Amino acid sequence: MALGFIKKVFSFGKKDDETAKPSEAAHSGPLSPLEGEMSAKPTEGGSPVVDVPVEAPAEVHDVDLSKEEAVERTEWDADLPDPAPAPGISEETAEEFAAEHTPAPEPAHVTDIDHEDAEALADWDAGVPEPEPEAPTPLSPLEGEMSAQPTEGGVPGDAAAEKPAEAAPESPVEPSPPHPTLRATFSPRGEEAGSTPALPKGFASAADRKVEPAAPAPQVKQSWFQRLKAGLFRTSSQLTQQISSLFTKRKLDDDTLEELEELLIRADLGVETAMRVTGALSAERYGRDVTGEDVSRIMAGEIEKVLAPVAKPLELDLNHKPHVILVVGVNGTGKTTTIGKLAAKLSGAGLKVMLAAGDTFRAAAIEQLKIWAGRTGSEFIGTQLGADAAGLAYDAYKKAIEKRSDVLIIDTAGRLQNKAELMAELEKIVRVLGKLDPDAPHTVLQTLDATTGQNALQQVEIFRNIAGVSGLVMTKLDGTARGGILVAIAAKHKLPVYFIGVGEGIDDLEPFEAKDFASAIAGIA
Ligand SMILES: Nc1nc2c(ncn2[C@@H]2O[C@H](COP(=O)(O)OP(=O)(O)OP(=O)(O)O)[C@@H](O)[C@H]2O)c(=O)[nH]1
Repeated sequence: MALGFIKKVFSFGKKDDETAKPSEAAHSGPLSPLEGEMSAKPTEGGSPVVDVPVEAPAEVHDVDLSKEEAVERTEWDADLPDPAPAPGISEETAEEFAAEHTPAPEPAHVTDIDHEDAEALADWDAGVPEPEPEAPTPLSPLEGEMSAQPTEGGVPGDAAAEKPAEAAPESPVEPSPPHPTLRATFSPRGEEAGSTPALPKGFASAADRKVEPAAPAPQVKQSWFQRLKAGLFRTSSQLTQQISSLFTKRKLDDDTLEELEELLIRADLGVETAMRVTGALSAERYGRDVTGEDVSRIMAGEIEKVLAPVAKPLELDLNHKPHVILVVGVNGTGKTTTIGKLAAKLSGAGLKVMLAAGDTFRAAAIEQLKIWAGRTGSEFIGTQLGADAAGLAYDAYKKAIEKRSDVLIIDTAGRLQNKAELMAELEKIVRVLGKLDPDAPHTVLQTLDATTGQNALQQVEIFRNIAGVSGLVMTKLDGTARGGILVAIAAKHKLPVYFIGVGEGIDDLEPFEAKDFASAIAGIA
């Protein structure tokens, strides 16, 4: 078979590293340069935070729709009247948006010890009375904390060991031999026992105060799973608390099974999954004592079985130049933000990305996408507020072909309030894209807001019918008690779930992993 016929598929998501084409390989790997700079984290107030000044997109194209492609456009333009052009987006709008996204000071991580902390610690040490020589006391946890902090590559207690005379109080009693464990910890550089008496844990030498403050502990970046668990904490804690109280000192019988089923349905997991869990639990432990942990373990296993078939990477067929991703979903579900996060991943992997502002209904949506284009080094194409979204999509596609972009991502409006209009608009977008390539759009991605709970199920139903959704991204899984809805959607619609969002920052989007999600929701490690 001729090689030219083999479709080159870029599998985007969990397996992106494995499948990136060779030319991109050099750019693949962590997105750190980009992400590092642009890392945005939610503030306490929950407002988005941007770490860097907004940059201009790689290239910005404002399309004059009336001039371009008159011939092709006449057919489909006739379908919908062009809305009257509304005024353009003012500088103020852009500034307002940027101001909203200005970084707030990041709260200090509890485990971080910076220079001031080290000084405060030293002051505190100074106020601590010297230990009474004749009254050795057992170590308390507090004393443990007050001991010298380990330095990078250093050994706690180094200074104490080097200045034994200052540290060792004169004692009328015979010093007891050091505890073997403490010797192992405090005897630096393999010095012989006895030559440098080490202070036991909980004591500090005065010399400690003179040494340079300990270097700040390296920032502990939470792993993705830790962030996911933290994000789903409300969902999981609510579930596990209810399960534990249900199964306190109770044997598993029909009543408890029924109560459990109701509880799981109330937690948005859906009837099908609830029945799976109770079925599996009953098969394993009917008539026997059951603990909350038993239920959580079985629940995690059953949820994973439901999720595994839908946890798929977003496949990009790079034979298409560009691969067109149409992003649909109800207003506020996170379309624009998700597009920005996806663009960051793709451009970080060396792909040429273009973003098209097809949500021509809201000025802020256009500006927001332009800002994301700037942040991610993507090209941007937009038009006037109120202009025909299908026209913009068509022009964007042509431009992306000319520019040999790898991926074109098109934002859309999601006004469910006027379903007929929305349907007509999305259908028209799909139709005009198909004029340039019958397979386009190659991916139709729907964003779902986890916090909307059961409503999300209906949204999938609607957009599936309107736009032929081929995969999902669930956003706002951070801090919601309704994360279970993803399980119900997976069970009902069986659509691939490519990514999940757990925050507003650029790196708060990760490939969806069934096992991680199931464990996080069941509150198990
Ligand atoms: N906490 C949290 N917020 C998110 C997440 N994704 C998006 N958001 C926020 O949700 C809000 C709406 O996101 P947008 O990206 O504007 O949503 P949209 O669907 O494009 O909305 P429209 O432009 O109105 O159609 C913004 O404040 C985002 O910062 C997420 O995963 N977690």
